[in-house]
Amino acid sequence: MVLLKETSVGMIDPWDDDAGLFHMLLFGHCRKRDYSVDDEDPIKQRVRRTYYTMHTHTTVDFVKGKMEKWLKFNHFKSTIKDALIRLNELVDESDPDTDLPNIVHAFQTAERIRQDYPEEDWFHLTGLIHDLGKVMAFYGEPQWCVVGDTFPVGCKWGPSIVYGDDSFKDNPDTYNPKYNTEYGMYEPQCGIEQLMMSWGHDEYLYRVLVHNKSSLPKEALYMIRYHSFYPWHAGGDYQHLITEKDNYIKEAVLKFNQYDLYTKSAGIPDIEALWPYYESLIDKYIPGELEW
Ligand SMILES: O[C@H]1[C@H](O)[C@@H](O)[C@H](O)[C@@H](O)[C@H]1O
Ligand SMILES: [Fe+2]
Ligand SMILES: [Fe+2]
Repeated sequence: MVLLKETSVGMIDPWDDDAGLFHMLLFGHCRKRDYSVDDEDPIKQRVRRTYYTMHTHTTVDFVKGKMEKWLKFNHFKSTIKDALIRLNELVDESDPDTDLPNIVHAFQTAERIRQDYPEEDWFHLTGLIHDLGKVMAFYGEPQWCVVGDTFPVGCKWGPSIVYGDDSFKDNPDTYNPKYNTEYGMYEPQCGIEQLMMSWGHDEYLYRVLVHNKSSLPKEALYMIRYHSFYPWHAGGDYQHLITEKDNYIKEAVLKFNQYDLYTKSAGIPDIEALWPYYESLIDKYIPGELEW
C-alpha cells in the first residue's frame, strides 16, 4: 500500500504534467508531510512513536557515543550493491509516505533523477544510495537513531522539528543550560558543517563515503549529508548558525529533495533490469568492498 501524502499544493501529482511539475518546483520546498496524530492509523502511530523515542534519547552525549562507535568503520565490509540489497528488508518506521522496502525507494529516486538529468550520472547514483546509511539497522541500531529527520544537538531544538513541541520533554538536554539556549555550544554563524547532527543515516553514509575515498562530487556528499535536515532546508530554522556558504549546500539539498519526496507513489521499477547500469556507476565512483 502506498499512502498519499499531503502537500501544500493539494494533491497534484507533480510528475503528471507540466503544471504539476511547475507547482512542485515553485512550492516543493514548503510542502508539508502528514505528521498529524491519529491513534486509529497504525502508520501514523508508528511514525510518532519513532520520533518520540528519537527525541527522548538523542543528546550530545548520545551522539558522541554513536560517532565513537561507528566512525571506526570496523563493523563490516561490503560492496555498495550488497549493502543496497539489504535494504530489501527495511521498511522505514519514520516515513509517513510509504511502507515499501527502502530498495524500491532507492530505485524510484534514482530513476526519476535520471529522467531529468540524463547526463549527470553521479546524481543518479546519489539518488540510489542516499538512504544506504540505514544499513546500521542490521547491525544492532534501533530505527529511531537511523531513520527520520535530523536536527542539531547542543542548542535549542528548532521550532519546526516534527512533534518537537512535546517530544523533547523527557530529553535531559532540554534542561541543560549548556545546550538549551539559542546558540548552545555553537558560535553565531558557525556554519552548517560545524553542527553536531542527531545520529542517523545521513551523517553515517557521508562519513563512509569520505572514509572509503569515493570520487562522488561535493554536491553529492552534501545532498547525502543533509537531506534529512528538514528543520533547516524546509522549516527555515537555525538561520543564526549558518553562513552564506551554506546556501550552496542548501541549493544542492533542495535540488535532490524533490526526487526523494515525490517519487514514492510512482510505479515499482524493474530492479533486476536496472542493476547493470547502476553497477557501472558504482564501479566508477565507489568501487569494490568498503569498510563500514
Ligand atoms: O521518513 C523519512 C526517511 O527516514 C528518510 O530517509 C529521511 O531522509 C527523511 O528525513 C525522513 O523524513
Ligand atoms: Fe533519507
Ligand atoms: Fe530517501
